[in-house]
Amino acid sequence: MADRIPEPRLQQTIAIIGCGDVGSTLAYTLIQNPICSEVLLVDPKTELLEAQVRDLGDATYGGRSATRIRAGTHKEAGQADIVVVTAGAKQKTGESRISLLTRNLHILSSIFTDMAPISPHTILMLVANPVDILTHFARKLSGLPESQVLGTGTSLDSARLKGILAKKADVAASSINAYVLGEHGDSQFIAWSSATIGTSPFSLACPNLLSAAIKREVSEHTRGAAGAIIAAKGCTAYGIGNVAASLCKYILYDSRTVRPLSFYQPALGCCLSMPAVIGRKGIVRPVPVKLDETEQKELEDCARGLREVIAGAEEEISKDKEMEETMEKDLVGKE
Ligand SMILES: NC(=O)C1=CN([C@@H]2O[C@H](COP(=O)(O)OP(=O)(O)OC[C@H]3O[C@@H](n4cnc5c(N)ncnc54)[C@H](O)[C@@H]3O)[C@@H](O)[C@H]2O)C=CC1
Ligand SMILES: CC(=O)C(=O)O
Repeated sequence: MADRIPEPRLQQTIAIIGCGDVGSTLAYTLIQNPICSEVLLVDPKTELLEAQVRDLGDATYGGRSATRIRAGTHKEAGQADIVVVTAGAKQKTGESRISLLTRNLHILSSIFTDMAPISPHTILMLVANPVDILTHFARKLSGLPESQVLGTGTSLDSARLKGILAKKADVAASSINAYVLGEHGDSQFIAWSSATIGTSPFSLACPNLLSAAIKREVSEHTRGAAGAIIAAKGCTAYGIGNVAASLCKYILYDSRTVRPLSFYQPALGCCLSMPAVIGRKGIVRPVPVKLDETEQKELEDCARGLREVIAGAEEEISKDKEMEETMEKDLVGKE
């Protein structure tokens, strides 16, 4: 097959904050399927950053990719068309995503200080965990319009769901339409009542998959996927790399694709995943989904849990501020 260089979008930059396992895998995916002219990597570990840029750069010189890759600063990243935040601690075996909150909220806050002033046109995509809570705080920290701040949310969980359902129903994953909704975390739930194979509801196309035992097995598989992969290899990277790269493409191409994404839900008072149309301006509009009684309760329980975590984090932030102010006053008093 002739080496064709796919045309990247003219002069569009995707900045990736954090070039560890997830950031570098996303960068590699963007090089392999060029959609932008430049990928900018930012990481305070300068040796790692330079090495990632060199290694990824080597993957672009064979003539197959027209996307340039370079190291940049947070300030430069703040002017990119899309900023993807992968910076932060990751779970160790047995740890929950929520346990990363304090560490990753500090990192997130410092990233916005370093990026300021952020371009008013930037689309901000959160990947670092706990992604729904970080998306919630990123809205405030970035000052960007609500529609321009989104988290990858349950897009990855939904891909995992399609994978297991495809095997069980013996059809291609692309023929399954089913979403995991709510938190990218333990309180996530599957919207079984709206799942289809082609255009046929599961109750018609494969009623056997709706038995309590299968539903339990599938939801345990989907909820437990990250933990199982992390226990064996220390991280997950390919799945999220592909998900985040696809979302970048939907944004730059203004493709108006429907995905389950984490964004602010006014009726629930937090960010969590619900279906939305995604395009050049970020979240173009939410897509209403009909939930049955059980799913509606799962959604409300999930939102309540997230709101509690947000309230706890806000309390910590205000205590930290009070302590800082007291220390400043003490210092002034001693001068
Ligand atoms: N939302 C999702 O579906 C997924 C989320 N994740 C999350 O993504 C995050 C990253 O995971 P990995 O790449 O495996 O971790 P990693 O430890 O390999 O890389 C994180 C990188 O962030 C960098 N970093 C720290 N502070 C920074 C700052 N202020 N600015 C720029 N970079 C900074 C670190 O130096 C490090 O290189 C974790 O929170 C993980 O839980 C991982 C997989 C899927
Ligand atoms: C780590 C993580 O959040 C995931 O793979 O789902």
